[in-house]
Amino acid sequence: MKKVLTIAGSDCSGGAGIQADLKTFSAHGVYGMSVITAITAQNTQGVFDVRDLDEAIIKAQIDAIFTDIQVDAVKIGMVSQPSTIHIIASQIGKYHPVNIVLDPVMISKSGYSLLKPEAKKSLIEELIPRASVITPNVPEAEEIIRTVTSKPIAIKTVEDMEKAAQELYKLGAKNVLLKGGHMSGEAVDVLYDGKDITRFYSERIDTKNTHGTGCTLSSAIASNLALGYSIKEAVNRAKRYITIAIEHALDIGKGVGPTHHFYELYKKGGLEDGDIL
Ligand SMILES: Nc1ncnc2c1ncn2[C@@H]1O[C@H](COP(=O)(O)OP(=O)(O)O)[C@@H](O)[C@H]1O
Ligand SMILES: Cc1ncc(COP(=O)(O)OP(=O)(O)O)c(N)n1
Repeated sequence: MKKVLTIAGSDCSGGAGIQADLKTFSAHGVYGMSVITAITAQNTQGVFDVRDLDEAIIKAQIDAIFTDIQVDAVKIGMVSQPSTIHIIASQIGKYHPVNIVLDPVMISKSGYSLLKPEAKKSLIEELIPRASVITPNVPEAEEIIRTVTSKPIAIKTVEDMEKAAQELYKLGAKNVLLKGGHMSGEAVDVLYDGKDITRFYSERIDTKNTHGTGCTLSSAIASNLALGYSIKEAVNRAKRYITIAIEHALDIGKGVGPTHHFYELYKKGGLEDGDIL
């Protein structure tokens, strides 16, 4: 069985972060493991408090996994602060995992900052260059480009997304997937691999329940890379998975409900057993 690790924050309400990642791994038939970077108190209505774990325990978790178990892919999500980023980057340098999917989580849908302003530079310089693929949403892409170029940028069309993906590629990740969840019209994601631009389309599902979409997509990509798919096919399959997970999103809580994960949905997306086990 393929083994996939998430390095991310905990969402006690189960919609995003570590919890969404592990549910996504299970639905893909891969074995999930977790390194927790931070504990958030959040629900469908917002993020109320955060405790970042110290670098010693983050290091110890990563050592515990890599000294014992072969890891086929790593997904990195909420990394909060410079010390968390330094230790993750240093541990990646030590263990050289294949297939690193970096979701540069900055601000939750409810508007809470999950990355400290002083950590932006470390994220860009220490983690992005080590990633097999980065998966920013539109506000994150704008913020990263603004930080690097010191120029304002507004991504408004799919063509703007393509230009932004090419700009982000210069930061050293092997692939850039710019997600279009925050745009209007069809939900179009753009992949740039340094050579080709590929668009991944889906209809825009009319729902308020999109908590954890970014976490789910990046974990689905990590699962598919672990299973041996090329980056284009891994993104294609992950896009089908997230679309179904949003279509079946749960109206749990009083706010933005979570995406839904279970194996039957995975099969419904044409992602059959035979492909994954
Ligand atoms: N309403 C929607 N209908 C269909 N796909 C969506 C919708 N909202 C987001 N997506 C898809 O979900 C994935 C995550 O995108 P996005 O919501 O932009 O990420 P994030 O959670 O990081 O803000 C992307 O594949 C995006 O196209
Ligand atoms: C612990 C934690 N990590 C990441 C996020 C952001 O997740 P995302 O998938 O982008 O979902 P939304 O916050 O945008 O709904 C999070 N909220 N918590």
